Amino acid sequence: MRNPILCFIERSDLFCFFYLEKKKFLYGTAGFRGEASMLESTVFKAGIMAALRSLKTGLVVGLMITASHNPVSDNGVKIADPSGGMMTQDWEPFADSLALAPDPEHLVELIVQFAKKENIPFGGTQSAEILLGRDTRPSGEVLLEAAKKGIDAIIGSVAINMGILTTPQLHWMVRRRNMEMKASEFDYFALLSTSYRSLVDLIPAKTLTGTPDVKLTVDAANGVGGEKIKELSKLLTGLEIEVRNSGKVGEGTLNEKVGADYVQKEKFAPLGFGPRDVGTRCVSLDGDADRLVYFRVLPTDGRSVDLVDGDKILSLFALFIKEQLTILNKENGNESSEFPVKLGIVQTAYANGASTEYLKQLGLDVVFTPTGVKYLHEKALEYDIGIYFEANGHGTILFSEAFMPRLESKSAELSSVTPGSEQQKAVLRLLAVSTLINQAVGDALSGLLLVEAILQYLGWSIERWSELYRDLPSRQLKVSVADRNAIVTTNAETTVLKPSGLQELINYETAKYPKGRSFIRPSGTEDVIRVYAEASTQEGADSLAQAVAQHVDCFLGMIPPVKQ
Ligand SMILES: CC(=O)N[C@H]1[C@@H](OP(=O)(O)O)O[C@H](CO)[C@@H](O)[C@@H]1O
Ligand SMILES: [Mg+2]
Repeated sequence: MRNPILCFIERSDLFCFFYLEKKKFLYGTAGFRGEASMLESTVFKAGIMAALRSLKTGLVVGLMITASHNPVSDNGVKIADPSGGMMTQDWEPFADSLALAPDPEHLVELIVQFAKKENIPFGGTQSAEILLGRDTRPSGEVLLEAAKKGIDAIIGSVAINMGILTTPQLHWMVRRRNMEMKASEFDYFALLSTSYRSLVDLIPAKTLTGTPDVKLTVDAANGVGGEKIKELSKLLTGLEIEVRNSGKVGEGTLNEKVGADYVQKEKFAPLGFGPRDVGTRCVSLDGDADRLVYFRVLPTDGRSVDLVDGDKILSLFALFIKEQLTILNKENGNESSEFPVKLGIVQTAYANGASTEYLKQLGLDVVFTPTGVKYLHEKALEYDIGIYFEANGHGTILFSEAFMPRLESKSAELSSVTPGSEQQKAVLRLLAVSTLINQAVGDALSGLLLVEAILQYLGWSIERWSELYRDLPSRQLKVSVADRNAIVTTNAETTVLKPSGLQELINYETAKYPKGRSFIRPSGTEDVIRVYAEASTQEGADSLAQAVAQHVDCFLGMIPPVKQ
């Protein structure tokens, strides 16, 4: 049996990847991400990590090459765990140490030590399988090759190139492969379209009055979502989808004044949208189609938008799920707790205060985690049904492993005892949601189909949906500092622990504004401190954010950069 590490050392062709490295990256909330031309060596190391993760777990792992909403010149790499979720946080320090290794010998040493510590079976006794995907970035092909080289360096590893995919498609495939279920791209489209159809077929006849508004215009950020949604829409009936910024040559640049991140942050219509869209329902995806926000172009200037963000998508989902649980628990018109379900809502501090208030008024259990979907996802798993969303549009609904068999046996019971009853329909709706909405990560394609089905179920326009509650005016600023890690926070990032004295100043400023709320945190993806402020007026939110940003600048300007 050959020693895989020896094999790794002997392969001098692999060393060239090491020497190409010009910049060190850290495995942040979004994996390794940065300028594409500097990433080859880091992606190569991510390939090694993915192979080790698959060897360790004995299961299929994913590796996705994408930089989501970043400019087209950037790229990145993320690893999908066997569950389909983000790579376990326990392995992040190892990822960082590989990225920071000063030379190939250290790299090998780190791998040997880690493999020993983690009991990773080397030498071909266990095989590893890694599914590779990439978005449409031009740098993707070269980086995918670098990832393959990293995987090849570990004996017994097989890389399977799944081609150009959205991030959530790759995560979905990994999850399904490990559940021994059909996992091709066609299976993905087929499952989404049939689940959507089941939900629409279950709409009560009384809501189906008038002509349904079937037109949806999609801004695909000139990214991978454009072609994918076109393919998906071929399998859909009763929904008229027009795709703009689809990524076709000549249509525009990836993420440049288009996409969910632009629309959410700027509150402007993306390129290609304008006065002709006033009155229509529009949705923006981000560059790798794991986020979505809805919007409608306002008649005032044909450019500003009424934004229906992740918080409102979350609220719509929560309202619908809660209603199904209420129907399910009503017997002969009486409330009964025969089928108790633990429903939880997970948000971050960026959630608009008005959304949290609305959700609490619905009687829902709302909890907060730090920014980054890995935290929200982990928390949502604690419930039978956990709904999580970041305000920026990344989120999903998780049905726990323990809950699914309960729901299925309830469905079987009702179909034999009270077929056609309202309770049975409510269970069927929940089952359809569980197969429609991506159980691995947030997914713009499945998310938009669920929104569309719920709007039809409620008989709501986008205006009606947007009126669920009125967002409190808010402002986000970023402050460049010498060392963003000088800020240490707690309480889901809402309280500053270090440097001392800064939180007191934030409290002092916040108290000046009715409905004032402000927090700061170091970004996980950029070298900045983010400042968030909310108040009852836009002027108030703007000046609160300004005041807090000035305190940050003043404090951190005095802190000398810390040596790495
Ligand atoms: C305020 C904000 O939008 N932050 C984003 C951004 O993280 P930062 O840590 O704030 O840079 O990128 C993350 C990854 O895409 C996303 O999860 C998060 O919501
Ligand atoms: Mg994304």
